[in-house]
Amino acid sequence: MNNLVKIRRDLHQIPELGFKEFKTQAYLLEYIKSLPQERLQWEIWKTGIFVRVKGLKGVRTIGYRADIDGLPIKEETGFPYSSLHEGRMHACGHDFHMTIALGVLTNLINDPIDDHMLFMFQPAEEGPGGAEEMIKTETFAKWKPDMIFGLHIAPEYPIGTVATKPGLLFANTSELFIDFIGKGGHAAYPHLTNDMVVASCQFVNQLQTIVSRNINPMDAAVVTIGKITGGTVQNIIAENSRIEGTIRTLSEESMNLIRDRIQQMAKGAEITFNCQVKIDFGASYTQVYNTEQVTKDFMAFVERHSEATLFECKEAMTGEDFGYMIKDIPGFMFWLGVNSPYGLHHSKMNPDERAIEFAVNLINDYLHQA
Ligand SMILES: CC(=O)N[C@@H](CCC[C@H](N)C(=O)O)C(=O)O
Repeated sequence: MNNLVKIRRDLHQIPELGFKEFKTQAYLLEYIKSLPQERLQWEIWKTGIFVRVKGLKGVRTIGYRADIDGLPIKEETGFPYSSLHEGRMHACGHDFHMTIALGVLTNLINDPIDDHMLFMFQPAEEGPGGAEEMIKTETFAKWKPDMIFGLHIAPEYPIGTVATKPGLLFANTSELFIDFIGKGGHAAYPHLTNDMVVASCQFVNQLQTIVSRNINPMDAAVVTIGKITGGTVQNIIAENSRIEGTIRTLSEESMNLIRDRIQQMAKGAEITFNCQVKIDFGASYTQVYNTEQVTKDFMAFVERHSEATLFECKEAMTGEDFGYMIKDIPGFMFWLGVNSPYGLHHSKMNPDERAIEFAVNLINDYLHQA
């Protein structure tokens, strides 16, 4: 097993939720401190880390972002290096993202480029979001990159595939939490209660009409409810229920339209079920919009690369707070093929570890020719 695979497996065993990545941060720091320090400067930010590698000339600074948090999923891969944290899993590949960043960082120390590099090990990508805050820090301002890039693993593509496009790559997102507060009571006396299980079930169904009936069919949007909770026991009518989900759109206008419709529907549900409905839109991320020229240059590089296969993909409804990093600074994100039969956010996701070495070499070549 090579060292990067060992690192990936170590990180895979300690997934932590957003802004709770204490062991992950400690692991990354220990590795960073073990490297020759002459070219290195690093500063911690919350549970994340900034690492600067001084270049030979240092005219420009190139930023590279790796997200570091895991998901609240119980791992079911059965691997000997499965998560040691019950109910937590690196099911979105952030263990790969971190390992690849460490691999590139290590190579740059041994074989520096002219430009400075700023590595950002960013917490809380899955929620509530770390990127927007991280780029408002003094450290970021001090070491500000002239361009930033990052990758996300893609289970659906074979090893060696790099998929991206100029312009819109990932959607706008908004979390969605809705609480229903009614009047509980005995299961045999429904007429004396306001049943919040019925109210929330009807609401979940009603939400499905937003995309099918309110959004222009030529546009695209998603409203997903991923969790529903309510009630206490089978023979008590529920006084409270809660639905949790996410909204995805390709434009701010559609996002505003969906939020407005949800608020209107909530007013309707309050009248229909004689209850209170409280909406919290949680954290929202701006879209990932790849800067035209740097993305085209990167795509041309990939096309020339003997080991890589370029695929110009369509935009996806996934979200990424990386979008904030390239809102005002040129940059891009790309998908890295990892060939897993199970997709992102699945308890059996099993990315092929050969993608780590491929990505490190690819990025290394890109940086040396950029
Ligand atoms: C790449 C990826 O899977 N990102 C997440 C980002 C989630 C943001 C937020 N918690 C939300 O659900 O809106 C995704 O689910 O796309």
